[in-house]
Amino acid sequence: MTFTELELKDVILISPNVFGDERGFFMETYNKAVFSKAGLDREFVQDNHSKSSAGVLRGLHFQKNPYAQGKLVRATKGSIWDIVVDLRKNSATYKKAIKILLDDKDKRMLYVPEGFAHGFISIEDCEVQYKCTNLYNKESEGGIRWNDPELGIDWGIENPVVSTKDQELPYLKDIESALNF
Ligand SMILES: Cc1cn([C@H]2C[C@H](O)[C@@H](COP(=O)(O)OP(=O)(O)O[C@H]3O[C@H](C)C(=O)[C@H](O)[C@H]3O)O2)c(=O)[nH]c1=O
Repeated sequence: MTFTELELKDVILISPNVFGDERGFFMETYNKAVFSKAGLDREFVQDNHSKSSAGVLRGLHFQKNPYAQGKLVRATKGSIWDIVVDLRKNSATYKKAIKILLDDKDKRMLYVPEGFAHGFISIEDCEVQYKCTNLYNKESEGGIRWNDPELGIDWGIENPVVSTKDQELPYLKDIESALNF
């Protein structure tokens, strides 16, 4: 299992050891000792699983403190462009967004710490599973409009399918003063 920090500090791309044989494959998707040795000594308290058709866009979401969530994200079926936006005001990469391909072939995982907005778009029909470091708290839900011109994210797919709730998310400029990551 290898851990690589990406251009957004503390965002970690994880490549698991995949053991293939004539039956299929086996891989560890989380190992407390291995993660801790790599500096990812986090406790996950909730596991999520969503299914999306090709072209579906979920995000950009975060939970406000004290319910901010770190997430360990992977695509267990199909492929996604995973998008992460740094919302930590003191970060050198504040407001910077990055796009990472996650799919069921490379089986890479992405650790997104608290203080980031997260979303993904389905390149093909997909299922995404992700562990969280904090529990869901509906009252703490926050988000940013997927096509916020200030972020200028290239989602890679035209005319995505976006929920009404996500279509109505605010622009970053309208919530920036309230951010406290
Ligand atoms: C997130 C969540 C949702 N729900 C309920 C609330 C709604 O009735 C239903 C669908 O929720 P929502 O439309 O917010 O699901 P997504 O659009 O996939 O939201 C997720 O999308 C992006 C990619 C994320 O990173 C977040 O983990 C999460 O916000 O599940 C729960 O019961 N528990 C939960 O933890």
